[in-house]
Amino acid sequence: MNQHPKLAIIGFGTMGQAICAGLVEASGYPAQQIQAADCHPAHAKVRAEALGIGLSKDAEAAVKAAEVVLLCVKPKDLKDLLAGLTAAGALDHKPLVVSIAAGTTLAFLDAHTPEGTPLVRAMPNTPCSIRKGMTVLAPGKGVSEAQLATARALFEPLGRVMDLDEKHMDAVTGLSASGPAFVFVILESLAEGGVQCGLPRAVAVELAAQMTLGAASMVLETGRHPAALKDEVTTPAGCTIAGLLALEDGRIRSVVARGIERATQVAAGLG
Ligand SMILES: NC(=O)C1=CN([C@@H]2O[C@H](COP(=O)(O)OP(=O)(O)OC[C@H]3O[C@@H](n4cnc5c(N)ncnc54)[C@H](O)[C@@H]3O)[C@@H](O)[C@H]2O)C=CC1
Ligand SMILES: O=C(O)[C@@H]1CCC=N1
Repeated sequence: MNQHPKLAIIGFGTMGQAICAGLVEASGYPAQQIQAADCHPAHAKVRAEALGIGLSKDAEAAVKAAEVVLLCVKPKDLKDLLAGLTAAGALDHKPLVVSIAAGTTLAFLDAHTPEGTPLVRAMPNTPCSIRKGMTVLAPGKGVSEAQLATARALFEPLGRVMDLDEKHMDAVTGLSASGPAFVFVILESLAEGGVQCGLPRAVAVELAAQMTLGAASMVLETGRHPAALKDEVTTPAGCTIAGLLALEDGRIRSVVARGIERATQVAAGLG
């Protein structure tokens, strides 16, 4: 398959647009190779025009013309969508089908597509739109190395990509796909703390965001354990330990970990 296969993005909402923006604006995927379809195309018309991609209501036509189909509809809409595509013979040429739907298993996708359809389950996140994404891939049974490489090549320009067994996908969803929302709330809280202590809000937000970026980058770039990095900040009898103990009084570790656990449990039920 060529480097930029003909791509159909079905469902052009938050994630369809985020992935498309990352591909076109940041990684140079040719816009003319991408056709999006959405049952309510009006709400995304301006975005599609800005990206230079085609957008219509016609998912069947987009899929028939595609080598790779990226399914970006909500889990509840997937069954009817696949039934319609299958009945219309739109998948008969066996394009590579990549689904990002939370909680939707490869077994479900397999049962609702023509026999032998190559399937990959993917779990990206919204930072893909600025090439700082995290995507985890789980290949279906019949998927060749070359087809998995094609799926990987789609997400690699959008950030980091990892292959994992499908059994981990709900936890991945709870952590790295829901996670940006949790971090945005934590960032907001960090900034509120700064505002409470007298910083102008815009300054507090910038300090919180750049600090979070720096701390996360230290973990990724040094490979060191977060606890060791935390210890280096924490001077005996200094201000950091005082702040850490106040956070522990509020059970920060347990609250954050339980948030991931709860999101994982709900993700498992979405399909
Ligand atoms: N929002 C996020 O951060 C993430 C979402 N996901 C998954 O991505 C998928 C999409 O989520 P969002 O983009 O947030 O939802 P969204 O609601 O913003 O977008 C879904 C789009 O699909 C369209 N649609 C529905 N049925 C359709 C059909 N039969 N044919 C064509 N278009 C149809 C809707 O009009 C809508 O524009 C979901 O399955 C979700 O689980 C995965 C990772 C992160
Ligand atoms: O909240 C959701 O269901 C979707 C899936 C992961 C992120 N957003």
